Amino acid sequence: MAAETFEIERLGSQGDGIAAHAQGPVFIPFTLPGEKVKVAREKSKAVMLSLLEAAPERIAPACRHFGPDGENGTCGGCSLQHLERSAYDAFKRRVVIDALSAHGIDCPVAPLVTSGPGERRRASFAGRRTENGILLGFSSPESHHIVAIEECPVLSPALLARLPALKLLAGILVSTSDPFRVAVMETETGLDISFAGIKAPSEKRRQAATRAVMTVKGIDRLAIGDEIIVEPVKPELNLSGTRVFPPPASFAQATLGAEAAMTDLVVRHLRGSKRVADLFSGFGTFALRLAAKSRVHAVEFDGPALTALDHAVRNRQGLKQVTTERRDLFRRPLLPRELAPFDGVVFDPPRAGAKEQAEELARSNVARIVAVSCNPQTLGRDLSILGDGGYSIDTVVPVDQFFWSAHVEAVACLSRK
Ligand SMILES: C[S@@+](CC[C@H](N)C(=O)[O-])C[C@H]1O[C@@H](n2cnc3c(N)ncnc32)[C@H](O)[C@@H]1O
Repeated sequence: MAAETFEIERLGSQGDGIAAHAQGPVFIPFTLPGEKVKVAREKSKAVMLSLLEAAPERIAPACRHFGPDGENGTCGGCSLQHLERSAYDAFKRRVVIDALSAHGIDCPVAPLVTSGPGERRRASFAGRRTENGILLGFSSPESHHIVAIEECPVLSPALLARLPALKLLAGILVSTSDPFRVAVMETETGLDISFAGIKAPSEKRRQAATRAVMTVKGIDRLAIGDEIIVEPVKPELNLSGTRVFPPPASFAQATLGAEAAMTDLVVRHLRGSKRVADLFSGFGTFALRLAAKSRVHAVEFDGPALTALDHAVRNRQGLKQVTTERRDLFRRPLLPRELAPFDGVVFDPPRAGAKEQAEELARSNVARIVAVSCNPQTLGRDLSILGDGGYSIDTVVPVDQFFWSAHVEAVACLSRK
């Protein structure tokens, strides 16, 4: 592959620099608009070999694993550590604006709700047993290579401090060289750890892992999939005064700051609603806050998450009625006649968005809707469906909770015209 020189024109939505080429745009990770770079290219993808001219917005990365010269390989966790803060914040907001405008939506987009280093309370690591022991870290972009992590400035101090303990537990539980994953969440009480993709361990390995958990401070629970191996403390989250005991490997918003900002937007927009449907509710991040003032019906596919929500409601005084329903909202969205009793709806689907549910909401009479999204592209599609059904967008707020990645979330508040 011959080296070629390119000038970067703009940043793409995945955070790669984009350069023009006769055969179509070329995507060059870790580059910035205005920079001249020497690259090795294969079709539309290229790897930077050297930086010939740097942009004024370029800064030194915070982490030794970042970028093409990263220690142990290129870590796939971060893509934008080399961009100074104000340009970084503007980029994230722009991703949301561009995704909406690709669907013909031109509406007010608020400033980015920002996050920063050390705030991530939840992470999913990649791992593998090798001849030299356990590799634990993040995968390289578009590759199976695992970059062993010695540091990670985005993780919360509690998560970071337990990396050696995670390696120790992996060393005990993992007996093959197959890749595995380990999801970790920092709760109010300690870490909740859940391995996935590993062979069922022998009794001896389970007992050794149990002993290890009991001797390391700060670990609440160890699970493999949804099977609890040991749980010295029931992991607990505090949702504005309501205690929730999440099941293993639960979804929770990745930073507390983003959770507070999103919750505040949802509660404020739906204030005054008598009955609210919380669709894709998980264990009740929004439902439990909304229930301070409104009756709430929480709908979700994950049964254990709904059980946790139910328990939380039963152990808390002073909430309005909360009902739950286990349902696949892709296959069986709530229909207009089922939506009729609600004057407010919040929906917070996975990355695929909620096309089927948006189509039914578009035919409903629900007065106010909040769409929470982790994918601006599918959000654009869902908002355009709601717009065609007669909803107007009051505001869209972009939210950054995956700091230094290209990932951005958004909360859109809508009202029936
Ligand atoms: C982005 S999370 C949001 C959870 C919750 N709103 C929160 O903030 O904690 C998406 C939720 O959708 C649920 N989900 C995924 N597919 C679903 C489906 N087909 N039907 C209903 N819920 C689904 C997941 O289990 C998960 O709880």
